[in-house]
Formats: sequence, C-alpha cells, structure tokens
Amino acid sequence: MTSVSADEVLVMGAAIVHRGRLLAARRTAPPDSAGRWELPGGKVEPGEEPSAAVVREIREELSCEVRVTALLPHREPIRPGLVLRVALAELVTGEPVPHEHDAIWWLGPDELDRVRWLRPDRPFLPGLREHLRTAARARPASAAPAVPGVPA
Ligand SMILES: Nc1nc2c([nH]c(=O)n2[C@H]2C[C@H](O)[C@@H](COP(=O)(O)OP(=O)(O)OP(=O)(O)O)O2)c(=O)[nH]1
Repeated sequence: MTSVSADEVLVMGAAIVHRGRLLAARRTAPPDSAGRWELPGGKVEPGEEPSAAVVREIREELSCEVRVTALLPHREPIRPGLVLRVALAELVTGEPVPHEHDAIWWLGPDELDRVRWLRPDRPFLPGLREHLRTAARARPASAAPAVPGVPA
C-alpha cells in the first residue's frame, strides 16, 4: 500500500526499461504539455494499488504488458492535489504501440537529456540514468542492445 491523503491523487509514471533503455512518450495534450515528454502512466484510481495502475495504464496507452519491479521513493508535486511517483517496470509481452502519445523513444542513459521532459519528471532522471548504467554493467555481452526499433 502507498499512503495518499484523501485530497491527493497519485499519478504513476512507468519507467519501462528494456535492453538498457528507458521508454519516453510525447504528450499531445493539454496544449501547455503537448510536445513534452513523460513516462507513460496516469492517475491511480480510488482503492487501486499503484502497481496495478501502472499495468492498467500501460495496457491502455501502449497495448503491452509490463511488470513493476520497484516503486521509487521520491514523490514530486505536479500541482496542488496531484503527486507524481515513478515505478520501474519491465516488458512482459508485446511491444509498445502509442495510442495516446504521438511518439515514443527508447533512450539510453546518455540520451535522457535529449527530450524536453515535463517539469515534474526531471528530478527522477539522475536516478533513472544511474539505474540504466547499472543495468548495462550487469548485462552479459551476449545481451548487448541491437537497437533501431529496440524490443526483441
Ligand atoms: N502519465 C504521466 N503524467 C505525468 C507525468 N509527469 C507529469 O507531470 N504528469 C502529469 C500530467 C497530467 O497532469 C497528470 C496525469 O494525467 P494523465 O492524463 O496522464 O492521467 P490519466 O490518463 O489518468 O488522466 P485522466 O484522463 O483520467 O484525467 O500528471 C508522467 O511522467 N506521466
């Protein structure tokens, strides 16, 4: 369980990591966020577990299945009443196909600054970069990334 006060809604961003890369998605709305990049995800529904919300939102937004591997401790205010948390997740089945975003991009650890993130996402980037680097060091050479469209 994650404690959220009655007047606070939790937004879960999924840090989906695959082959040492992080999936970023470009928003289309509202106008002041359109063109900015975020972690796919969305609001946790009343009574819903954060990890279940991640699985549900990713299914809806990207038509693939993920598994949550960790919930990062940091909580970042988005605006009054709305708080962002981030879950590390891995792909279980399928490949992400964006239905609500107009682009997705698998970013390597040295590429995280190449997109314009939503402001609340930025404090999570150093930790995510470190996570990607650690994952790359732990990966056997035989599992080195093949890149272009990533998955596989
Ligand atoms: N999904 C997501 N939302 C984020 C991130 N960073 C950030 O500030 N936000 C903000 C944007 C929105 O104001 C809010 C989430 O709204 P949303 O529209 O994605 O959530 P939702 O699908 O549950 O929305 P709704 O249509 O049910 O209202 O959190 C992020 O990394 N991922």
